[in-house]
Formats: sequence, structure tokens, C-alpha cells
Amino acid sequence: MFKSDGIEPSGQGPFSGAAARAGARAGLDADARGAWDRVRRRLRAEIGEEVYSSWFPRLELDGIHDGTVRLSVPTRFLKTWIQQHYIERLASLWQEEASADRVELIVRTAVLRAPGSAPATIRTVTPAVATRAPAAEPANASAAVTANSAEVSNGSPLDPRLTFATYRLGDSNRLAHAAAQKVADAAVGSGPVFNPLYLHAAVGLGKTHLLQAIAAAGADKGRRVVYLTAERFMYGFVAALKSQSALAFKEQLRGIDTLVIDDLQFLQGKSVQQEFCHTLNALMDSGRQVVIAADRPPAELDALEERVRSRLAGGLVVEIAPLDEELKLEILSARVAMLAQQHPGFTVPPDVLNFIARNCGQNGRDLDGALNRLLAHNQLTSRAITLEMAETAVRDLVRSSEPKRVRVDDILRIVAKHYNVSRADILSQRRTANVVKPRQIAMYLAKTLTLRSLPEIGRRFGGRDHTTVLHAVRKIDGLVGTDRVLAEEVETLKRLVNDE
Ligand SMILES: Nc1ncnc2c1ncn2[C@@H]1O[C@H](COP(=O)(O)OP(=O)(O)OP(=O)(O)O)[C@@H](O)[C@H]1O
Repeated sequence: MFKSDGIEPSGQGPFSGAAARAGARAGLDADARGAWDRVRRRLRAEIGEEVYSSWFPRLELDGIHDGTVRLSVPTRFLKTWIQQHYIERLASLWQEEASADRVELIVRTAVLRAPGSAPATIRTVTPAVATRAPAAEPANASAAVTANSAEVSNGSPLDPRLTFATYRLGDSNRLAHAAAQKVADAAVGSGPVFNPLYLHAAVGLGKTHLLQAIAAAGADKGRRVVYLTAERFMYGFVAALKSQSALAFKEQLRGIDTLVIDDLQFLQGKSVQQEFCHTLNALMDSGRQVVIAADRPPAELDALEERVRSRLAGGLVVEIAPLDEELKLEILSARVAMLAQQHPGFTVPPDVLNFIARNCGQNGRDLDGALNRLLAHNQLTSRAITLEMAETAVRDLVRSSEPKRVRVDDILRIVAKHYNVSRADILSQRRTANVVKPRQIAMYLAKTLTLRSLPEIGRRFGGRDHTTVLHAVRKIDGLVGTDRVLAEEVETLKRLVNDE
């Protein structure tokens, strides 16, 4: 009996927690590594290079404990596929090579991925035509695995929330948005505008949102649009090969007007890549629009063949940069308005939105997570959303997005040294300008870089009232927007504190 329990549990146990698993992986002993090498070699020999390179390169051994082997993959889709087709085989290989009596297969969380590797995104893959579908449910991998290749070539469903109307604009995404809008606005039957349009960005910065907006707008205009994740393309092609319907699969894909491929970094396997390349060429050569997103620029898609990379780089390549604070606030406000439609009375005060924008991560998904947390607390406890409540509700999210915890003591020491005053000066009641400025900056840093509440910071700064801290935070916050020299000083100090 082989168990598979989905996403990494966060509970206790021999395998629990990111650190434990990272440590387990790093600390695999020579026996485990040797057995893993042999299992892989044998599997590869049995199923052939082609199939192996489509499904197994991202399977990792996380550890062996009490006779149980734990393997992980980055997506739920891969997990389901391997679970359904190869788990028995993997189990008997492990039994033979390491006398293991159990194999567990789990999905690695984004936090656990190896440095530089692709994020563990999970996409809805239920087969459907690329027209407006009901709001996407969480990934339905088993539906994908039982789908056939023809269903795949119809594309994945679109989330009706991801449209141009709900996409917020800032400096970091203006160009990507303009290019996407131009592609979507092109008259039906006219040639492609930029081909391919290639968007790249780190996790959660809105690539899928823009891609789905293009697909939805195209479908609304009557274009035949197919939106697929690279994984789904890969699955469709392999399923078509198996059922000997590859020709039909290719023809269906080549008969569309717009092909939208998401998460291209996940495309793997030589023949899958070749097929992708043929599809790309066939579509582009016959004047159809191709739109692609990935987590890195074409030149850095190391797993892809050079000719695919250069074809991709030949269109318009646009990066979406990290969200700045203003854009985060825009996204948060729009999201609150959306949540309020489903949960009348749900409001989030501006200071809480500011706190989340500053402290709860760098991307749209982090922001969604923080707001969902507030909503849950609000609904479950009936407590109004205040800054204090938010600090408690999202405390762990703040921590996980900070590389390390910053201490107020470090801030005091670094700021004092920088402005050539003593720590005692900062904590004193003196109000001369040369002391007031560093004190206010230190309070601002304490509020923005730590989890301390205003009253706590007041206490750490010589027993001051929380309104004094609030005044300082607001003042520096305002000055940072208008005084470039001060903004640079504050940035330097932040770096010094974070490097501590
Ligand atoms: N500019 C934006 N306006 C509105 N919502 C946004 C914006 N950018 C990101 N989001 C929201 O943030 C969340 C994550 O965005 P999305 O899934 O598009 O990211 P992604 O770049 O595709 O990430 P991944 O690389 O993990 O696939 C979504 O809920 C999305 O709607």
C-alpha cells in the first residue's frame, strides 16, 4: 500500500517543516544517494529516455526514514501522473535497491524549491475550451490525467477574474500590459502584432493574469484561442503519442488563431520540445499569434534547445519588474473591493493595507494570502480589522517573507553610528535637530523592518507614547517620497540593518 498525501503537511513528524526537509535532502547519506542513483538508472533503462525525460527529471529524493522513501515533485500535476502510472514500479525498485517498504510522493511547496529552480506553481488543468469558465477551483490533476489529448488541445479553462479590467497598472508592468493589450486589441483576421509576445517575471507578478486576459479578450472577439500551461501541452502531446493520435493533436493546435502558453520553463523532454518548436513555427509562419510566459528570459531557458530559444527571443520580450509599494496598494485595494462584494461589510483600513504592502511579501500571491488571512480572522472572530489585529493575523506571513528577523537594538546601533550620535541620545528626551532626525528614522525602520507594534516600539525608544512613534513613521514615510537624499539614506540604512 503506497500512500500519497498531497501537499507537504505543515504538522509535526520526522519530515515536517521546510528546514527539516531541506536538511534531509542536503544530508542524504551515501547509501541513500547510491540507491537513488540506481533506482533512477533502472527506471530510465526500463521506460526509455523519451518518457523518462518527460516526467522524471524533477523528481527528487527528500529522504528515507524508517523504511519510508519520500520523493517530491514541484507540481500536483506531475505528482498525479507519476502516482497513477509509475508509483508501483518506483516502489518495487526501492524495495529491491534499499529494502524500503513504502514510497511517499509529495508536492514540494514553493518555499522548498532549490535555489534557482522553477516555482511550484499549481494550475487548474481541467479540460475545457478556452472560453470563459466558472471561477477556477484548485488544481484538478486527476481530471487532467484522465483527459485525452483532444481535450488538451482545447486548452485549460480561464479564470473569469483574470481580465484586463481587473489588472492594475504600475511602473513595473506598464510595458507588459501595453503589449498585451495591443495583442488583444488587434482586429480579427489581421496579422500578429508582436510574434511571439514573451512575458517573463518572478513568481506571482501577474504573468498568468495578463495571459488569461489576452485569451479571454481574444475568445470574446470570436478568435479561436487556446490557453495551455507548458505542462498541459506536454501531457497532451505524450497522451496523443500513446493513443496514436499525435497527428490529430498537432492539426487541432495548428488550426487555432492564438496560442497562449504559460509557465514555459516547465517544458521538458526532447520530443515534446521538438513538437513545441514545430507548433510554434507552424503557427507563426502562418501568421497566428503566439503569447508565452515564463519565469525567466528566453536566453536563460537552459532546458530548451537553442533554436527554440532564439525563435522565442525573436519577438517582443518584456519583463514585469517587482511590484513597487504603490502598485501593491492598488492591487490590495482592488482585491478588498472584490472580497467585499462576496462578504458585505468587509473593509480594511488604509494603515493595514500599508502594513501589508510593506511587510507581506513581494508578489500578488503573497498579497492575496495576507488579505485572505484577514478575512478569515474577521469572519471567524468578528473582530474589526485594525493594525494590531492584522499584525497578529499575518505574523507568520511577515516572518516567512523576511529573510531574517531584524532587531530594534541593531537598528538603534546602526542608525546612531551612521548619524554620529549615541544610542543614549536617541533614547533621550533631547529635541535638537541632530538627534530628532536619527530618532525618527530609527522609529520608521523599526516599524517597517520589524513586527513590533507602535506601543512596543515606543517602549523600546525610551518609553515614548505610540502616537509619537506614529508621528515619526508618517513623517519619514512622507519625506521619503519627496526628499531624494533622505530616501537614499533610508535605503542605505535598510541595507545595513538587513545585512546585519
Ligand atoms: N498588476 C496586477 N493587478 C491585479 N492583480 C495582480 C497583478 N499582478 C498580480 N496580480 C494578482 O496576483 C496573483 C498572482 O498573479 P499571477 O498568477 O498572474 O502570477 P504569475 O506571474 O503567473 O506567477 P507564477 O510565476 O507563479 O505563475 C493573482 O491573484 C493575480 O491576479
